[in-house]
Amino acid sequence: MKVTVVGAGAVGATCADNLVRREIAEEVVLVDIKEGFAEGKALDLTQTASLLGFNTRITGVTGDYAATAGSSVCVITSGIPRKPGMTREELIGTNAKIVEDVATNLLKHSPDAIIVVISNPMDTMTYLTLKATGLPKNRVIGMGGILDSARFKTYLQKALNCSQSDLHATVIGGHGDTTMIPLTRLATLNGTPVSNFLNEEQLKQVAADTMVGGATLTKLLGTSAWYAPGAAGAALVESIVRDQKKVFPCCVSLNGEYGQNDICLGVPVVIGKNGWEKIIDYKLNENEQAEFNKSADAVRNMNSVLSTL
Ligand SMILES: NC(=O)C1=CN([C@@H]2O[C@H](COP(=O)(O)OP(=O)(O)OC[C@H]3O[C@@H](n4cnc5c(N)ncnc54)[C@H](O)[C@@H]3O)[C@@H](O)[C@H]2O)C=CC1
Ligand SMILES: O=C([O-])CC(=O)C(=O)O
Repeated sequence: MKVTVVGAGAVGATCADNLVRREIAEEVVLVDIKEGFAEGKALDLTQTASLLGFNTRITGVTGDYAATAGSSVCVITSGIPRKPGMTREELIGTNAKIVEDVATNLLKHSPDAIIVVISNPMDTMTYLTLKATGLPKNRVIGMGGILDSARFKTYLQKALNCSQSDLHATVIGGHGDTTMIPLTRLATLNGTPVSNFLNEEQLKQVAADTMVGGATLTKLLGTSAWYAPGAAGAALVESIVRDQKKVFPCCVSLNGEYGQNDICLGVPVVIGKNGWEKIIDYKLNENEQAEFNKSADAVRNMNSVLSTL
């Protein structure tokens, strides 16, 4: 299958790197607006083929969407990242226009594509993509919760001194410093609740660290993260391309599920060849549902900014 990644910057190139080295796609097209940038990244990645042993073809283009024609999945990472001290939400003014233009251009050449939105503020960019393209809801998927859950597992691993692959832990809600909800009650180590091993205070600390996971990295790096975001984007694409039916927390359009309407927000979904195929009901308790509603209010506020831009 052919996969396009728009934005050949830190996240887009890392996502493409994962897609090619693990042969998730047969062909990857990288697109950027900066002259020669995507071509350069694609050439550099191509030169890893004999070293890493893959056959995926990768090409790079500057704004030439004809080269993306017939893509099964398109990943949008174009836009600006935040700097230390900023929130993701502050990026809306620049990124909304970029994401809308890119999504429209992609669909002209790949009308059947599934769109994965990574650019921030991701929940609002996903909502914008859905509204601007008029695509069936199952074909628009925002990536944030997969990354946040990976960070949740990282902090749990540190607290438990265990292997991350023995952990199941999910973050739902918005992909914002204050809107994400690490579900500590449902996190398990080999099927056993982590609350059997960690006290309330430790669990609170893990959740707090998870929520500011992106901000912590932004402070350390001077710009936001790319290894885990790129890998998370590729994991999502893999489940689509290989029809794996993995359950991932993703930002999708809610129509009554989890008590919300007319919003895109992170919930557990089955990801397969049709995009997101089913929402899984985790049966939140009263506190968790209240947090989810609060998160939805904040994201809805951000969505309302779109009409003022
Ligand atoms: N949803 C998530 O979990 C995550 C989201 N992000 C977001 O992803 C976005 C990209 O981050 P980075 O890769 O670090 O930034 P970056 O600055 O390294 O790369 C962005 C690229 O987009 C390109 N671009 C800008 N406008 C474009 C257009 N109209 N068409 C094509 N390309 C265009 C730029 O030239 C640049 O190369 C940011 O908005 C960031 O906040 C980053 C990490 C995780
Ligand atoms: O923190 C940021 O701005 C980028 C991002 O969404 C993340 O790494 O979670």
